[in-house]
Amino acid sequence: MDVEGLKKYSALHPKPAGLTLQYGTAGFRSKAQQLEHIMFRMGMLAALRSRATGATIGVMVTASHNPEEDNGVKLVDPLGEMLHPSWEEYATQLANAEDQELQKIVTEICQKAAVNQQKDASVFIGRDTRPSSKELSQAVIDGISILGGQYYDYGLVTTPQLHYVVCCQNTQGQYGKPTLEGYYQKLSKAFTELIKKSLSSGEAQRQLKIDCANGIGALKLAEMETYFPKEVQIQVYNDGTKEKLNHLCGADFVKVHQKPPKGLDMKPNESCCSFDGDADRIVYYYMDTAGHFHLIDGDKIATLFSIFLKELLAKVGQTLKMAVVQTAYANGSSTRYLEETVQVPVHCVKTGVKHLHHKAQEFDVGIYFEANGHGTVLFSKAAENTIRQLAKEEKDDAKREAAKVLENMIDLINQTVGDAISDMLVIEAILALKGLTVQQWDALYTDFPSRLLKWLKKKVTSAFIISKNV
Ligand SMILES: CC(=O)N[C@H]1[C@@H](OP(=O)(O)O)O[C@H](CO)[C@@H](O)[C@@H]1O
Repeated sequence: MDVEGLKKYSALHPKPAGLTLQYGTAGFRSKAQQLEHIMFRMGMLAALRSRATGATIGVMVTASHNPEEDNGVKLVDPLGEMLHPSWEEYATQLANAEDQELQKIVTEICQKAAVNQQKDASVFIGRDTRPSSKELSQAVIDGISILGGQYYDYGLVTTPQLHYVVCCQNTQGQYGKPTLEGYYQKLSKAFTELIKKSLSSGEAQRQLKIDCANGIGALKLAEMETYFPKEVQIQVYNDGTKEKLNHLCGADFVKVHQKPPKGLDMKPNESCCSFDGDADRIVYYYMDTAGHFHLIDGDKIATLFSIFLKELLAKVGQTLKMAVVQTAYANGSSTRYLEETVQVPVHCVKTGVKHLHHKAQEFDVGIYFEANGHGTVLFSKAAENTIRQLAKEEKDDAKREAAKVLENMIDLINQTVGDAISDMLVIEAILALKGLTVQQWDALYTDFPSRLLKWLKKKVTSAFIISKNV
């Protein structure tokens, strides 16, 4: 370790006296001006993690749905998952060490986590559109460099795009090309294949209004536009040219306030959706002819995916284990509908994508969504291989066609993390293929506030006990 260099650089990114920050659900998050030392140190941690795993690690500078003045950092593990929980403790230790203790803490982490300091380290970096993000990502670069690591700075990307390129890099291209062009090509190819099937059956053009929370999603959708089939028309709102990031708009605002975002003129029955600040969440909504607002959140997205995938799996005739993973914030009506009507097992885990992701990995097809709109579908390697083989070799036409649709779904879903762009394309493809409007999708079941339902259940149960005792 370059001890003198470490002293010099840590003085450039000093830790404010007395400041202690905790690793949160998805990394560190705070006011941007409190984070320079955190970024420097997370650059160092990423280099150590890279040496420990022998793989490329990702560092995303973003505070997602938080106000523009905040910032934060998310670390991406080799296969595009969130940082392994066993390293969260090291992250907190390094983040809160006093400047003069840094060398000692790095040595301790290397000992505890068996990091060979002689090995190469490689880190991919990305950032959102916050004014503070550029400077903070420079601090990440300094942290990587001081420990002798190599880096590639992807600049402005969505969080899921950074997860994608990290996964591509560590799977030697099996997952796709580790470039933004590779991402656009992979998704648009799969989407075009899927949508072609519905368009040839006479389905009308698809139109969608997208609120990009004044964030990175708008830039990336603009880059992707040339890749879209012309039958799909998207209109982008809140592109960040006029207003502040996440201000009165974005997926979190729409979900929490149950109303449309500022700046999106919604006409009755039009299909609309909102991304969050780093484009890893999505919610849909529409207004009925009476002017009432209807939200279609992560619970209903999981339901749509489940119905569609269950039908396809039945058509290909494979006994693949499918399940849905939710958190305690899920609406009870969605859980009941999934279990009783769709007949798919549902599991409940703690909030935070890492918990949902790890549970979903236990199944051949694991669908996970938080009610806030963060989610994706994971296909096990074995399930993916079976499906790809059936799509190529199956003699029965109906089975082969169903396998081909599933194969495109696998390519379209960003299996590393919830991805607003990928989820939006999956939703549009399913609605087109099933000939469903957003209103019909919304009408699958009626939302019933979970807390009210639990309260009612308690009342009924206690009334039953009392009447039995009488
Ligand atoms: C990647 C991740 O873990 N994201 C977390 C995090 O969301 P962001 O969209 O990253 O702000 O905070 C949410 C609220 O606690 C939690 O629901 C979600 O799982």
